[in-house]
Amino acid sequence: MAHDNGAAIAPFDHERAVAAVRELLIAVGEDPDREGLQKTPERVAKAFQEVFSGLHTDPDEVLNTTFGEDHDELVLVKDIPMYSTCEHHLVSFHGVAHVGYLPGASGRVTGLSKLARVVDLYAKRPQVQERLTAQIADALVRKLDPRGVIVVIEAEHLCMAMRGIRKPGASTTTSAVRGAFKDSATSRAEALELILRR
Ligand SMILES: Nc1nc2c(ncn2[C@@H]2O[C@H](COP(=O)(O)OP(=O)(O)OP(=O)(O)O)[C@@H](O)[C@H]2O)c(=O)[nH]1
Ligand SMILES: [Zn+2]
Repeated sequence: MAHDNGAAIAPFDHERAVAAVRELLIAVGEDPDREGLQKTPERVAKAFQEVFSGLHTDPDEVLNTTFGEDHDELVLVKDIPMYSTCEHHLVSFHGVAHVGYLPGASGRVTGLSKLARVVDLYAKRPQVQERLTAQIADALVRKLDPRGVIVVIEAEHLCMAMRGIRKPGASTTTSAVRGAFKDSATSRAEALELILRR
């Protein structure tokens, strides 16, 4: 597995993460040896391992399950709960992802849960919302050879809510469209109408 820039992704280093969290606690003025914090570096390291587990999962394997259903119309999974981590501040941005595609000429479809798995795996990396949205769309294009893909993510960024500009409730919407959804304004408008309809 490699980063987008080609550099190899190193395995998770638990001991290093524990030591780093302990250092960070000292840096903010805390006493990492007081009772309440003794196990915190261990817990945070484990939480980081989980939250960034998508660095170590191959997206192409997630999408290996396909069925020949001969279905060539829209398949759309809406409101997939999504928790990711802003790579600038390492705090959460979270909301919902909507993932739709038009199967290719072969009519092959993938398991519905696999669409949510792809969202999860890219979300569990240090991210920006735009790249997360595009990576999900591009993984589907790569593996399903679909006529079109549309991904919309609506999220709140805690780095904008709990610190900095402090605008809780502000919501960011990003979309990535590929194939027919990019070429045809009508197809795109129809899909967006279904996605955004409450
Ligand atoms: N485009 C984009 N920006 C993001 C995302 N997550 C966080 N940001 C922004 O990244 C920017 C980082 O700006 P900097 O000026 O380098 O950092 P900062 O001083 O902490 O910025 P403030 O958040 O404005 O206090 C901020 O404007 C964040 O709102 C994201 O997913 N997409
Ligand atoms: Zn941020």
